[in-house]
Amino acid sequence: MSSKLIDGKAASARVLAEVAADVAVLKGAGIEPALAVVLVGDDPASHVYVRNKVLRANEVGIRSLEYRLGADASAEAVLEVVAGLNADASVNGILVQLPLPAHIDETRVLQAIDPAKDVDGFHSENVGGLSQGRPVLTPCTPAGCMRLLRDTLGDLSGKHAVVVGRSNIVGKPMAALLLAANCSVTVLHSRSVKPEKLCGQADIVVAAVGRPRMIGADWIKPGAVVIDVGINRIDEDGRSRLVGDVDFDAVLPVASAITPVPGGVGPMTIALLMQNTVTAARQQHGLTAQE
Ligand SMILES: Nc1nc(=O)c2c([nH]1)NC[C@@H]1CN(c3ccc(C(=O)N[C@@H](CCC(=O)O)C(=O)O)cc3)C=[N+]21
Repeated sequence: MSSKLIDGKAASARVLAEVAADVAVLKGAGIEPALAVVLVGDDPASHVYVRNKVLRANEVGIRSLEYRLGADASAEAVLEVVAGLNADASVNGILVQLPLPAHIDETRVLQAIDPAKDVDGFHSENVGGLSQGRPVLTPCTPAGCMRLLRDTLGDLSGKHAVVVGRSNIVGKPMAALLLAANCSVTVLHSRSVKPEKLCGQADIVVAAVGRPRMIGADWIKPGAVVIDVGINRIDEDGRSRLVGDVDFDAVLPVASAITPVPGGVGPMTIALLMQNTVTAARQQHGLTAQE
């Protein structure tokens, strides 16, 4: 049964090794890729994520800069940090950790990031480019899911993919990437009628709804490949644990392959962030993928 597990930690280690080799080549050409992470407020989960990003960056030789602002920081203060990073030619990638405190307009901040340094792929210039099939910086979580799917299935052409969830950060870009890979794509959401019936036709299921164990065995066609993006912290049997949007124990016997939580999509998200930072650095120096 364990061969059914899609090991996101191992896959992310492979991506990070490729990135480290690319960084070494860039350093040989006198370029040190740099990633700036902006964290506003004191959400404990965000602090853990940012610390992990900085650790991974340092492991692959990417210089990291951290900017921390208090929970009561004004939108103008955040925009000022972003403007400074846009103007700094030694900074190749900018990531503003989400969610921002409620009083700050997220769209306004994300749109202020130079699209060439937008390693999250959230600026409308990059969102539009993804939908048009232009080679742009692509959101890290969906890009990580695509890498896991290609490692598992190879060519995805003609597969029926169902994406559960329609967020701007996962569901929508995921659907765009699957379409670009020649899948037939269905996107399900809270208003979908009999979603389990539609999902039950899928060769590939990507779950990104943020509801613990919502997707049970009755949603999954035997032999489907299941990618679980959900990271939900729940209290169970008196202790706190992480579970996905998929009922892992129930779906494991039905699927041909499935990602665990933790150890699935999460580590890939960070690995793809490092890859995007190297891509951004190359493009800013006028280099192609081979140089
Ligand atoms: N601008 C922005 N970009 C992001 O990419 C972004 C963000 N904001 N805000 C928060 C979410 C969440 N996110 C995760 C990254 C890695 C893990 C990860 O590595 N998880 C591990 C461990 C989880 C744990 O133990 O807490 C795992 O799933 O195995 C999880 C979640 C990136 N996000």
